[in-house]
Amino acid sequence: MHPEEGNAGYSYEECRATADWLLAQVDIRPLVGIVCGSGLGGLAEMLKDQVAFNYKDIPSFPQSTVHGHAGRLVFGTLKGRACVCMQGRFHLYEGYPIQKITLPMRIFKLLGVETVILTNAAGGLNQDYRVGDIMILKDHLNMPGFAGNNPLAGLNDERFGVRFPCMSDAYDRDLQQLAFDVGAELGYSDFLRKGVYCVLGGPSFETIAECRMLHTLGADAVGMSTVHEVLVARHCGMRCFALSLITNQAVMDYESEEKANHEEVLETGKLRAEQLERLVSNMVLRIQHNNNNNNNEDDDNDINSY
Ligand SMILES: O=P(O)(O)O[C@@H]1C[C@H](O)[C@@H](CO)O1
Ligand code: HPA
Repeated sequence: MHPEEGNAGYSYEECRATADWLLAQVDIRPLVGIVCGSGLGGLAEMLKDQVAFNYKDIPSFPQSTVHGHAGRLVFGTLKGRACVCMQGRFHLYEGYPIQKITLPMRIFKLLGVETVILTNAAGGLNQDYRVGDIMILKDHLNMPGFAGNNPLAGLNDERFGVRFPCMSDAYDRDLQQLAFDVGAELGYSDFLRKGVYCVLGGPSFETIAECRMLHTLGADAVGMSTVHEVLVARHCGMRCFALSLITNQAVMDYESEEKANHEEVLETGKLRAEQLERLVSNMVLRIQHNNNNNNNEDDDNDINSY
């Protein structure tokens, strides 16, 4: 079999066709792309002058199947900055090929996006973390990747990026610092952390032994997303910033009565939604781009305005 037949990915031309289909229907030219994690879709609701598409209507797009992921691609402005926002993402456990769940990153790139902000819900492994903490990602552990499940596997199209992309700079350090600066101004320092996110395939939550192992390996939080998207976004040269809302404590102790569940994940999302939205929107306001074509006079520069 030719390797191309084993690659469930989309060609450059297919990605271009989807991006052009979108660009033909919206005037907004986003420099920032946002991905909303489980229960964090409220971020998309903040966009002004929205033009929204249901995923089912977008050529080649997968459908959202998970409660808490609305399944809409929303264009609009956040604090005066042009953005595109995935209100709902795709996960490996939904049964899609890994190239399909990361397709939106290549669409972002072809729409003109330069910076991607990814959010997720995650279980806290670090014993100092509390439910409701927001962890800024400084690095990741890619468990599916260790087993050969990487979205960049298959033939490489150099129009997207190089065969062997570097990942030691996956999470932009200036954006990490910006998050801490903005967080401090908002009074969030007490619940802002920096750590390592570990992705697993899901959908089952982790066993106690698995949580202990991941913690020993250096992970501070565990989840089921984000890393695949970062690999594809970095491959095609977009800057990445990611944060995890710690929605539950990973169970590390055989005496514990705690049981991880999706309802708790969504509930914690609701409790921290407003702070998370303020943090992201104020970061968007301050991100510098080479092509800052969207400074407008209506900029809402008040850090506390919502
Ligand atoms: O899309 P994210 O990573 O926020 O979703 C997390 C992982 C699972 O999809 C789900 C578990 O509750 O939330
Ligand atoms: N494990 C994996 N994914 C998650 C968790 C968790 O504890 N919480 C939210 N997403």
